[in-house]
Amino acid sequence: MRLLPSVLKHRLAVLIGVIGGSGLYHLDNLTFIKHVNPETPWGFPSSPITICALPSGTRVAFLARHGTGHSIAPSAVPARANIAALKALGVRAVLAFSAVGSLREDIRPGDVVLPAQIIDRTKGVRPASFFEGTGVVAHAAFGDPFAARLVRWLEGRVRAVLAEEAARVQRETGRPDAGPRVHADKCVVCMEGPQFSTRAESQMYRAWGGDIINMSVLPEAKLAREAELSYALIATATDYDSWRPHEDAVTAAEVFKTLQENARISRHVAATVLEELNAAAADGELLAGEVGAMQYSIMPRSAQQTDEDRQKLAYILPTYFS
Ligand SMILES: CSC[C@H]1O[C@H](OP(=O)(O)O)[C@H](O)[C@@H]1O
Ligand SMILES: Nc1ncnc2[nH]cnc12
Repeated sequence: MRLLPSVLKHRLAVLIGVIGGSGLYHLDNLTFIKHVNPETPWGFPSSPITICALPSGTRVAFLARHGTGHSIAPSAVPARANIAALKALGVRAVLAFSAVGSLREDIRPGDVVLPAQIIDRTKGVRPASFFEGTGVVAHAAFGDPFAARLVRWLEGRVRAVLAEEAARVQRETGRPDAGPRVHADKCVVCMEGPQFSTRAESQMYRAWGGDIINMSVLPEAKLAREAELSYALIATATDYDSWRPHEDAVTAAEVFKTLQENARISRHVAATVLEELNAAAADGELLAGEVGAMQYSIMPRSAQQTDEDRQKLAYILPTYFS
């Protein structure tokens, strides 16, 4: 069933979308409203999207990146359908959660990272643009891949939430350096997977300036930019990847050890920031950086667009194509 974007948007009025990664298949303290599963021009999202209400009644949309039963491998995530479906619901800001490996000693498993940069190590097997397969050519600006204002705003809130969490862990353990910490302005390497990196690759990413590594931020972040959505990644470190010479290289079993606790922290962060984020986002300024981002990215000569192309692209960019 293909629902018209405007129909969905008006019916549901959701400003914030949350994408849950490995270990994060639902959010806490929210009232379930309904599931929606829109068929976009790029197919169906990873899983039906859960529309739920915060205690104030504010609605948010939650989507499990790998499906609710974690059945979709990173290279097969239908990222175009995911981002298009969120946009069609009226979402303007996306908080994307991700389990990542750490490439730095001071980013410990359990820590939260808000990256500012990305190094692309995907292998071209993931459809990475909404314009692919159409006669319209567009070059989105991606020098600053995350929504800078949104990330700054989040950093303050996440630091406050995790300071409380760390204080609690320190009281309980008697260790003054225990508990999760927050790192900002870091660089995430996005690799293809599904296998983890070799030790040589892990060392190389460190030499390149990578701080954390995952398999999911691309093409998600690129597609969010093309759809003019404000996108931020909230990464939680699960392991030290494979660069430490005298330690074992990362295994899935090691990742699973920290995944549940990290997901608990991610849910706590979401429960704490979503209400305030919705209010901040509603006034417009916070998300203004991404609105109109594609205006000068579409090559003017591709004005001779087919009706089919226009209809397809109107799903994500109604301002330019409807
Ligand atoms: C489970 S280890 C590798 C897997 O975990 C991360 O997923 P996500 O970003 O969705 O949390 C990483 O990107 C890999 O896909
Ligand atoms: N070491 C790692 N490499 C890639 N993705 C990851 N997700 C969690 N840990 C990872």
